[in-house]
Amino acid sequence: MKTFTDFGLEPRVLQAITELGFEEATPIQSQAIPIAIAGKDMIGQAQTGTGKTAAFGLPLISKIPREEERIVALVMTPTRELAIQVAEEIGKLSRFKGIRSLPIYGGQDIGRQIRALKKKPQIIIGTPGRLLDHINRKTIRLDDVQTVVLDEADEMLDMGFMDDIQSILKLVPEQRQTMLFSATMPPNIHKLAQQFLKEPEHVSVIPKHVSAPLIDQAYIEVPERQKFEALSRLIDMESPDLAIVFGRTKRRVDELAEALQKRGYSADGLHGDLSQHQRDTVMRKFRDGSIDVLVATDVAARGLDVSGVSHVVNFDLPQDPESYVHRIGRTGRAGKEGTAWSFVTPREMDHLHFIERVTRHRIPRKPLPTMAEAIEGKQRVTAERVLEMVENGELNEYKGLAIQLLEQYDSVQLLAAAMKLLTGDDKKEADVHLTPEDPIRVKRRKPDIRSNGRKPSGGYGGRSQSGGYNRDRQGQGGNRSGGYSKGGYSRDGGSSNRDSGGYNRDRSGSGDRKPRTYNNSSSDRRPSRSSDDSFNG
Ligand SMILES: Nc1ncnc2c1ncn2[C@@H]1O[C@H](COP(=O)(O)OP(=O)(O)OP(=O)(O)O)[C@@H](O)[C@H]1O
Ligand SMILES: [Mg+2]
Repeated sequence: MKTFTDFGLEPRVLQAITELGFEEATPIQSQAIPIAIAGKDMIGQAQTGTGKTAAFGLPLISKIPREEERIVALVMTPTRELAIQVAEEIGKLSRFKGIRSLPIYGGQDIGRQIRALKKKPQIIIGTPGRLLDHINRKTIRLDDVQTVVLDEADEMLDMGFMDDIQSILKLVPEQRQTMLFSATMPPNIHKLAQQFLKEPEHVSVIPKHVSAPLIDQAYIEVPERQKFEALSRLIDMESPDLAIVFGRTKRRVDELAEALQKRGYSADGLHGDLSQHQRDTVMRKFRDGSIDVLVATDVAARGLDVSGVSHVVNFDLPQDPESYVHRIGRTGRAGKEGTAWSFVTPREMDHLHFIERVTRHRIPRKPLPTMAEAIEGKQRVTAERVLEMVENGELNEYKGLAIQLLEQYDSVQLLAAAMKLLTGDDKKEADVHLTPEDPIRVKRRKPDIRSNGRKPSGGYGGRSQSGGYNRDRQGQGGNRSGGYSKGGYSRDGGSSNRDSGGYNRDRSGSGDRKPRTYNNSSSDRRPSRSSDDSFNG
């Protein structure tokens, strides 16, 4: 395991790394940083949540002189929220060195971006649509760019950004370094690599053995009509710290978020038809814990890094195996454990098997929690909250009333009523409506979606049994994450990620994905872009 001092990074950069609590480099960082510093082109693949951002960010920061006044590095991301997040992370890593980075994305006032550009950022992190807009307005020039990074490269292709990326890269000098990063590398990435990369190094982090998965995956077979009940029971039973629930369409997300709210859960929805302001608000609330359940389309599937996400639920199965991998990868990040459940209707079992084949990971079946389990789970949590209040709460103001009530009523009866209120069981009867979704059908496609030029091995089913990451949790030195040293790694509750306002990276609004056709490589542009609000510039 390498430490960051092995890479010859400047002291000021090392200081930032220490400040963030990173002790050891993750495997992708160990492998990718030297290649990136050497200026070579690269295709970097490693599992979700294993620090790919810093893997390309640190070399950028370390190479750029502080006095530089031109845009010398360009990072492209498929979604606005990811652009914002990557900019934040680069900002933190370059804090002491004083490198200027700027996110450029649709939905934000362009005048504000133009003013920010006058401060001469050296690194631009942007979504393709808005970048092109600035290029056309001549508010961004790419003549001096030396390094280009495509984060979530496969997703950008899938979203139909190929033409935009092409137009943008034409304006970047040929003598440049180009790097692609993603947890998944489906076959179409070849085309992109051939066109834009020169003799790229392939870096792919494959586990030797994974003794225990960090993401505990399971599926629950449940008829469409019973999904909501199943979700409520799961949440009640497990009481997640933070959960992301993925729905297939924007309508689904709206209805589901509303239904959850009616039943007393603290939930909100995120999809591309919301205004950027609404998206920012929802993400901020989720990051600071004022909502516990984020209901989202695939807008939230890629790159989202929210600490404390303990559970992911696929309320609807995703169409693509890649999407499955990225969705569940919103939990179990940075060495933490997580749980991922998928609801599968009886007619979708084939599709589930398809996902299993492609990700090379068998997803075990789990029974639907019973009503009794759900109730027990909920009551347990309520009891814990009450007991904590007994131990730590300021209760004096309530004691008078308590004594009065106890004189008139039975104590068990009283406490039971209070707990019922706390549990939110009084809302259990609220009527909810969900429009049924059609089952997903299997698309024909070769089972192996890796195409990084290496022999397939291990698949990439999250950090699962087959996962692509060497994480021996019981491993040596008690470092159970096998790649992260967690000592001092604490970002929850801290000032870092949360509360940073305006974090939210929707995949530019196109959360409602059209099913992909796998046997069609000639068309990169999907027809569904009209609803995609980030393209409005
Ligand atoms: N060496 C490290 N030690 C500890 N934490 C780290 C280290 N490197 C990165 N992290 C943290 O791990 C989290 C996940 O990193 P990041 O978002 O870069 O993952 P990723 O590989 O890009 O995942 P995804 O495929 O989902 O985009 C972040 O919060 C990041 O700050
Ligand atoms: Mg990432």
